[in-house]
Amino acid sequence: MFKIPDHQVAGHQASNGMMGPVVDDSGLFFKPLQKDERGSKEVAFYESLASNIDVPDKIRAYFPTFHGTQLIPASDGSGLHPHLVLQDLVSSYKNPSIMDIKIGSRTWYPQASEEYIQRCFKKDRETSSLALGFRLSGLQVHVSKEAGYWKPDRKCFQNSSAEIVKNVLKKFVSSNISADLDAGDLDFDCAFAPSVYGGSNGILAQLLELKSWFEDQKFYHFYSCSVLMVWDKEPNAAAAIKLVDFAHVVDSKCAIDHNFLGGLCSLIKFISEILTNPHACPNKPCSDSNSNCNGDSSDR
Ligand SMILES: Nc1ncnc2c1ncn2[C@@H]1O[C@H](COP(=O)(O)OP(=O)(O)OP(=O)(O)O)[C@@H](O)[C@H]1O
Ligand SMILES: O=P(O)(O)O[C@@H]1[C@H](O)[C@H](O)[C@@H](OP(=O)(O)O)[C@H](OP(=O)(O)O)[C@H]1O
Repeated sequence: MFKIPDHQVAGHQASNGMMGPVVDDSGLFFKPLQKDERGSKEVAFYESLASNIDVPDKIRAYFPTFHGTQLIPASDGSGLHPHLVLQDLVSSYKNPSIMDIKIGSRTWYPQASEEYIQRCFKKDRETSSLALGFRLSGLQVHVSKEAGYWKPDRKCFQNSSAEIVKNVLKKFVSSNISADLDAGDLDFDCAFAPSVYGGSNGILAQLLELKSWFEDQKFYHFYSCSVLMVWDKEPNAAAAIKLVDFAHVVDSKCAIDHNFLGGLCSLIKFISEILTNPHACPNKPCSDSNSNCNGDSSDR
């Protein structure tokens, strides 16, 4: 009944005896409550959101539907464990291309321990978070039925320059791609950019709608939260953005979430530039020769 998700691109994953999310065949995603306060904080956030009548429905739709918590067998075989029961955001897609983008130049929350802050701060500095206001946390791009997915090592792009980040965002919506990043000299055609990023219901329009809420909302500050972008070449499969990972959401203390808003604006600028001028930026292969950026292209 429960199985390891076919399409998880970041975060803690169920493998090698580690506990991770599982899905069922009815469209539910079960995320194990994480250690320390993380799990209870994420539950508290979903409960707060569910009872917050001031969050407009159109904004609520950017969050996975929450169905409470449930004790189910943990994926690592350790027995029953409480899980968040969430809408599976990708179950309606046949061959989803997915990108998890961790938003904010700063991923640590104010009340965190000094040790945690230092760890996050180091990672924010070493990745693109500090410079760009977001980092690519994980991704997969459907190449073709035969080639499967391009799913690069998720550590590979986290410290990327603006140029490489833009290139990955272009590859995400291109038809002339291979599963091999070394084909990076190729000028990605961005063939799907108008239908995926553009249009009145496309990803840019959704990001702008979310941004307008963040310009006002003073309920929550979202640290270390991700925007998940999903699309599929199948007809009638709408491109969507969703928010995931609320283990570090804190009370706003009546202040705008400038950290999240700034990251969102930066991502919006990247996507807008690709739409306006898809061939403006020179393509560069991953510059880190120590990284395995080729990913695996298996159809999982
Ligand atoms: N509701 C969902 N439906 C489908 N897939 C999901 C859902 N929530 C999360 N995922 C998948 O799981 C990944 C990790 O999710 P999430 O960030 O919530 O996990 P995490 O273990 O808390 O991450 P981190 O290690 O960054 O704290 C996402 O990138 C996405 O691929
Ligand atoms: O804040 P927490 O609960 O400690 O969780 C970590 C946090 O979400 C980091 O942002 C994440 O790094 P990424 O940006 O690389 O996803 C890291 O993954 P890691 O353990 O794989 O480094 C998580 O363990």
